Amino acid sequence: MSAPFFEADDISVQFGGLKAVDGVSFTVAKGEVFTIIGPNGAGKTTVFNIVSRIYQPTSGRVRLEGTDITALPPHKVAGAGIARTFQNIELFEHATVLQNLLIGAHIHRTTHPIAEALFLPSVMRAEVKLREQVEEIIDLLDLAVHRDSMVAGLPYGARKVVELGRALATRPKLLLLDEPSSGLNVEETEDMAFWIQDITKDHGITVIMVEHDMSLVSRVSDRVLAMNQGRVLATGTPAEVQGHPAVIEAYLGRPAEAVA
Ligand SMILES: Nc1ncnc2c1ncn2[C@@H]1O[C@H](COP(=O)(O)OP(=O)(O)OP(=O)(O)O)[C@@H](O)[C@H]1O
Repeated sequence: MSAPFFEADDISVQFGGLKAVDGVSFTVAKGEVFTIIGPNGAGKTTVFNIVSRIYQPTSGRVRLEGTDITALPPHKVAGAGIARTFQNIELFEHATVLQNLLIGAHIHRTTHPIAEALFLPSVMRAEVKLREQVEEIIDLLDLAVHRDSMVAGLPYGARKVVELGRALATRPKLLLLDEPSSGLNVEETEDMAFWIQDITKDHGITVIMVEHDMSLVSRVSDRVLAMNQGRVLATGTPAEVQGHPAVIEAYLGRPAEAVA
């Protein structure tokens, strides 16, 4: 049997006396949108930070395409094919949209530094290719109107799309989206839902996301994992998880029967 595309195997994280994540296991198939939900403090961000290698688990393993990445240092994450966006957008504010995307794309630069200093034809060809890839992302995300604008002057919704574009420019296999709809209006959230589906279905990128907006979760997720107090409550389709008694109880603070 082949290894799952992504696997978290019995991961735990302890902060002092607090078990923020307690024996969480899940697998994600290639091309899936896999969403982690749960009330505040459930441990979602901590799991996310383990997957993106910001935190080291106290115990357990994480694997990408069968390779153990538990000890992968953060600076090697992009090279391994993992990209992420942040709840609080992180971009180069005083650079243009195009420059931000090109910075993302440059992690795959293969030319030698001496060739770059001399700007040899091989460097020119590599730059043209990167520029073409970035222009494709600008088209995909409707960013042409902002191409030469400074990020600092853009409205919040546009900056959120630029951050998605910069993550895509690194050509990830696995894209981690931290609350992609937070701060977006209804129309921008609709666009985000469309792009998440497009990225996975047409471009074959696997997505793991943390999200609170349940209508977006239901619309784009293939599977959902619900957490509370550091543990897995349920995993399944969006409808299965939303209807699960333990999930209803975790959100409402009382048993599901008492809600009717
Ligand atoms: N760096 C840290 N040091 C100490 N405690 C932490 C740290 N990060 C998270 N925690 C604690 O771990 C628990 C889980 O937090 P986490 O941020 O993962 O939850 P969450 O489900 O993402 O919540 P939210 O929806 O509010 O972002 C919380 O009790 C939190 O206070």
